[in-house]
Amino acid sequence: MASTLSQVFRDNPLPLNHIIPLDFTSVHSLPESHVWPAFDGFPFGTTYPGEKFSIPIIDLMDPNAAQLVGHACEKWGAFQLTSHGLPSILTDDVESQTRRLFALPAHEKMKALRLPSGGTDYGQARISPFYPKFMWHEGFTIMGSAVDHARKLWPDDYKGFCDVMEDYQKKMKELAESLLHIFLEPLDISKEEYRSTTIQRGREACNTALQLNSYPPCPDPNRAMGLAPHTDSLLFTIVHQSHTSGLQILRDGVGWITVFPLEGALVVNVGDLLHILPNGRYPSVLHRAVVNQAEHRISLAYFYGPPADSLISPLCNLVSSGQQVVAPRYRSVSVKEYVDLMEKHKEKALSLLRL
Ligand SMILES: O=C(O)CCC(=O)C(=O)O
Ligand SMILES: [Fe+2]
Repeated sequence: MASTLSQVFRDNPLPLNHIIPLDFTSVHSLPESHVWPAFDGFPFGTTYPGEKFSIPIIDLMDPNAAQLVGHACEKWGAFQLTSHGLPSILTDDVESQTRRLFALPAHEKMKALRLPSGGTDYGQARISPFYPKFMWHEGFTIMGSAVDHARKLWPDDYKGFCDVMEDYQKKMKELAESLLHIFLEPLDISKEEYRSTTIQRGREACNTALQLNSYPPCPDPNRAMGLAPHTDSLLFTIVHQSHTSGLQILRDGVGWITVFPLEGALVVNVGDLLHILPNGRYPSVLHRAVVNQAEHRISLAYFYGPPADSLISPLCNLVSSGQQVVAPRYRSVSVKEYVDLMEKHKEKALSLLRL
């Protein structure tokens, strides 16, 4: 993947002040540079407990899993997945290696700093340049082998980190491939259309990235932002969050809803490409992460998308629409072009494709 999407990162270099994270251990109060203005109500951590305000929980082994996924995607754009087969020992290992990485002193982490024109390694969230204030967040992005990155941090002791990251990515990819079928199933795509979608082809070339997110304890969490509201650009994202809550999704007419960590469950959210594919039927969910004062929150986000050159076009000939041809709501776009649009325009990218 890196060979083709890496061109997009080269074409959109980031300034260093939007790459280098704050040394969180060096500050005891929230610096002005990280104070966010109040918007959509305070505190950031507002939660709405109860069924009505929780995303659905879906058991992958449920015989109706595909229909439940289709319904959850249409209504929420996200769900929590259980019985996904990922061994909890692996998730624990990835989490502890992630904590080991972020616990390094700032000057050590800087050895694996992302290049201005790079897509991997240590740095702030890529959406940082779109905001006047910095986020209370540091991340580490891995695409494929982590050896080159980890060697910079632990020259003689990188194998443990690399092995678990590799294993996790392999298992995530298998899960993502099954999920892709499940996402497409409730859409009743006609055989011809199914064949015409290029997203199923070139499994090896599919675009994936593992994003390790770290949100250190924050001295003033109600005025700080962990990860600003965004949609993910690829097809879908599979998120493991540590036992500390922080992930929130925006629900129309309600506000920000906390996605509470559920032991052993993974959060799956619809990205922009999976919004375009069924002609807008699945909303790509706007989400953000808030921070807290007491605990160091970790999340692992696995992004899954088709090969960089595949073309995403709305499937308008869905059987469920009675074989009627419905007008496409978006123009076709290649994965590479869409990631480039996101780099340049963030959430406006999708509207630029509207017909
Ligand atoms: O930290 C989280 O729970 C969300 C992470 C996320 O949205 C991302 O990495 O795109
Ligand atoms: Fe995200």
